[in-house]
Amino acid sequence: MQDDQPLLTVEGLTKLYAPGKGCMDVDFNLYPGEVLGIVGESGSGKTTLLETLSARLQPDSGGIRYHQKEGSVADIYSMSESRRRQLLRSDWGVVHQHPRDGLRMNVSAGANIGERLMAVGHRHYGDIRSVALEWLKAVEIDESRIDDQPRTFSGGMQQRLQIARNLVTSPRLIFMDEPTGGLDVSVQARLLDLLRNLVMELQLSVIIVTHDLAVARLLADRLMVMRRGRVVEQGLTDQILDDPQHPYTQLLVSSVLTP
Ligand SMILES: Nc1ncnc2c1ncn2[C@@H]1O[C@H](COP(=O)(O)OP(=O)(O)OP(=O)(O)O)[C@@H](O)[C@H]1O
Repeated sequence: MQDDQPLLTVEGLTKLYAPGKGCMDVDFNLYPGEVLGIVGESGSGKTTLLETLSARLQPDSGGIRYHQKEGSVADIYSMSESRRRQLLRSDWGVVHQHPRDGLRMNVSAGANIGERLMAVGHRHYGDIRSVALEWLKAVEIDESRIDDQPRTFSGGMQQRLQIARNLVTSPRLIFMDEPTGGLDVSVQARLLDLLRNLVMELQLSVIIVTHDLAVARLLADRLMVMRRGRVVEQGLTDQILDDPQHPYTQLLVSSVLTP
């Protein structure tokens, strides 16, 4: 695939629960290797947009075209339900804010990683275990924890395991909803560092929802600012944060800078 072609093309995407509640008329392109941050206050529609983008919530109108691995472009909501599920299991990944939504807490860490490999056809137990061990190492979890259940892990470890589970199938596109939310500041910093390195190393395309502008600054190439379901401003991260144009973005940025 050529890097000058968008991985995702989003046009007029709308999903509303009530007027102003949800997301409306969202348009953007996401290019290979690009990290797009979605920011905005609580209730502005960030999660609704992310769920609609990642084929988990049917839009009211609009479309999402995805440039598939094999080269063709497909409309996400015109494809079969099983094809969408297959995408979510292999070529896409979803990192939830709460690890319990993205992990199986009562099966081992190794099985959490191995399960996704098996879903894409891997069968050999020894191979699956050795790949799981590699991924535990990659996300800085001691290999001796492979047979332990994630419910015995700290919040930061659970989040790193969730990332490993997603990345093991070499996805091209990852959706993240407040991946560092609810973690202590030092744990957040470590996780952000790991995420940043993995994103660069694996050339991942990422759409990340966050209300934390410091997280957005660190990870995102581009930002989309949402308010009451609409995108009020989008552009390069530095441009948006250093020279916000829309009064709402100005307020959002100044509220972080002013103690
Ligand atoms: N299943 C639902 N049914 C009805 N209304 C909903 C539903 N999910 C979300 N909403 C409403 O849609 C609006 C947008 O919610 P959403 O969760 O997308 O916002 P958000 O920006 O992600 O907020 P937060 O940062 O607090 O998670 C809110 O007013 C919310 O109450």
